[in-house]
Amino acid sequence: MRSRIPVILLACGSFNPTTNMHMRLFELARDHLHQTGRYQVIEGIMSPVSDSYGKKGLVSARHRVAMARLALETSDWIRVDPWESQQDTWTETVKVLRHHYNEALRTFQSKEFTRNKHPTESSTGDSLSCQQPVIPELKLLCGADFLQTFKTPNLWKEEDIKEIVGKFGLVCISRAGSDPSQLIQESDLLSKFQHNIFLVREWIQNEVSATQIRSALCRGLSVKYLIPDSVIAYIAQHNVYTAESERRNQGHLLQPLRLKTQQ
Ligand SMILES: Nc1ncnc2c1ncn2[C@@H]1O[C@H](COP(=O)(O)OP(=O)(O)OP(=O)(O)O)[C@@H](O)[C@H]1O
Ligand SMILES: NC(=O)c1ccc[n+]([C@@H]2O[C@H](COP(=O)(O)O)[C@@H](O)[C@H]2O)c1
Ligand SMILES: [Zn+2]
Repeated sequence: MRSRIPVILLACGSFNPTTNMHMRLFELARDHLHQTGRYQVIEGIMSPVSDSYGKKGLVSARHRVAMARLALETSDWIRVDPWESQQDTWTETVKVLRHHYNEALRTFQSKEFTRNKHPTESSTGDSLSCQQPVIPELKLLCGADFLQTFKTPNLWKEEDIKEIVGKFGLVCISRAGSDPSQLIQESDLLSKFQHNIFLVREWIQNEVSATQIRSALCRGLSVKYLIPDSVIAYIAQHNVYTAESERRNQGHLLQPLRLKTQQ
């Protein structure tokens, strides 16, 4: 029997704050990949963008990472990784993918080293099996609105998109207002790598967005059952979202667009 390819899912975004839907993206993607019969999802990574991304209302990464950590406390396979948020400048998504892919390879190689050195102590118990271990793959996980931004002029470099869909692969969850199939058909590049783009349909519609959560919070309205209770408590304790935090970066260009205009 052919072994399944281990997959790590990486979601990049603001996570301002983490919503229940952000976590559902991972569950939906994992089910979908497992249903293909070819993949075994071994880990999910949420990577909050750094403060220098410059998006309106973006609160400090310290808070966004802390909230993601609280939200993911109940997951046994998804974790938040602060690496991207700790970089001095905004990091292109393809570089975030390269970083996590290198990390995954390093972990894989050190496990292999231990397995070969102590074959009888193998934790998987398959030390005597002649099956070769399969190198893990890393795929970018996003919502359909994220995929749509590939079309926004000057936001993405063509070579980055090519590497993301060509080398890594993409799992895209449906979202009202975006038609990922049409987007793929309209793009020669995306069509070429269609085999590496997994479109997942969420039948249980859930249109929660972080912006709506922040608006409700600023008006003193309840967001219970839309984001975890632990995140609600953190927001209240640290007074994270205020009229002032919503004005942050107002009128600023996003860093990828700023970089493009500087060129
Ligand atoms: N309801 C949703 N359905 C599908 N994808 C979603 C949904 N909410 C967020 N995502 C995806 O989660 C990732 C992170 O998104 P982001 O942090 O921008 O959250 P958001 O809810 O879209 O926030 P905002 O309203 O501030 O844009 C993106 O890939 C985005 O497409
Ligand atoms: N050229 C690029 O690599 C590029 C451009 C725009 C956004 N992004 C990323 O996409 C994500 C978008 O997040 P938001 O949907 O919260 O704006 C962020 O992680 C951001 O860094 C990457
Ligand atoms: Zn968004």
